[in-house]
Amino acid sequence: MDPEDFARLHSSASAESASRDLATLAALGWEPFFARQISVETLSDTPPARVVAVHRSGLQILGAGIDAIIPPRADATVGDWLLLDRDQTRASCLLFRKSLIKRRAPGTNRQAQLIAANIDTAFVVTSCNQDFNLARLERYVALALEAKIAPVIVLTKADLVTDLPSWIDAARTVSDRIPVVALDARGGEPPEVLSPWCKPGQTVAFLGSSGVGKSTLTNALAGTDAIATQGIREDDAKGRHTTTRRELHLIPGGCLVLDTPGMRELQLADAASGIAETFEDIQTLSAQCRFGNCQHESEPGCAIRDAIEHGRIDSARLLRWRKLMAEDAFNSASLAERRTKDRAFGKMVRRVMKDAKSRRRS
Ligand SMILES: Nc1nc2c(ncn2[C@@H]2O[C@H](COP(=O)(O)OP(=O)(O)OP(=O)(O)O)[C@@H](O)[C@H]2O)c(=O)[nH]1
Ligand SMILES: [Zn+2]
Repeated sequence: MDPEDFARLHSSASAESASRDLATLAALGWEPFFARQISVETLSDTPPARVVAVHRSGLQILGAGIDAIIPPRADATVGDWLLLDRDQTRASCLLFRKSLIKRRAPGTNRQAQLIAANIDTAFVVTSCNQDFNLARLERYVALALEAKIAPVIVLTKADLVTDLPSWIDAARTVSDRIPVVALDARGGEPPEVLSPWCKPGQTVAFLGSSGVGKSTLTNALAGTDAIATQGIREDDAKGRHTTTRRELHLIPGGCLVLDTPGMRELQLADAASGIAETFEDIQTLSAQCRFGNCQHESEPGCAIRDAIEHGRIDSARLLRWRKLMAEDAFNSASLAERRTKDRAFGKMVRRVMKDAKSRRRS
């Protein structure tokens, strides 16, 4: 459904409240991509709401005139858009996502967990000091691209170095298609420097290691230091009060910032296309190698070795590409193995049930 239809629908009732509703939804990130998924009738019956936090007890949602906690759904995560049922007590439908970050669960359980949906921009944050690491930047960028999120590299602590251009140049080697910005996260710079990506209704997330300035940047965007430290109280399974971080911050008059601790330990899995996009230079060259299965080691006619010899590609970058491919292959294989095991287990259960049934009959 077009946004115009949406406005027209409401104009019969009250033009003023309709445009207010639309403005509220737009501020929460509602856009034609979501509106197109539903009809006018559906929208009037089942209003949309966005998941701003996931608690054990339920999903915290916001919409036009909606601020509620509804029962949890395993298939929904923070950032998702839901349609509520008629009495607005639960979700009747989950809308298709523009982007999705998943991760391999930590520990031995390797199942994919949903981390966040519908993020527009991922700020990949590192600082101009020992945290700066090309392999880490490439990995976060690949992850963002795999999730269909536009990455932007943000270098913080620019105030602490004298040779800033060399840090920026180094970050640019990750990909010539990804913007790189540098700033002092503590002063007045962040809202200005990040403004192209932080327009109202845009959803952004900060990825990066501990201490690089993600909270400082969030606070700078919000114009207050209350947000990143703000917690929400909820009862845990044993009835104790625990404080979790509110996950999607709606910055008044600005964007939405996702803050979830789970983003820090992200591993690559099923990220082949994100890696290929990040290392587009190597990917393109490898298509020119004489052998389709070239390992880029000692084969004749290897376009990558040739590019390295002629200084067009850094051999360290080739090595990092290999490592990321290996990590992805390892993690993806583990997921695949688990799926196979799950299927085998399912078959076994069905066989046992069938046997039990036939025994009961006989
Ligand atoms: N000089 C300088 N210090 C900064 C800058 N950005 C952050 N800091 C300082 O670095 C420290 C860590 O910043 P945080 O914003 O807490 O880092 P974080 O990424 O949120 O860290 P975690 O919450 O552990 O993930 C704080 O003392 C900040 O004041 C910067 O651009 N320049
Ligand atoms: Zn080759």
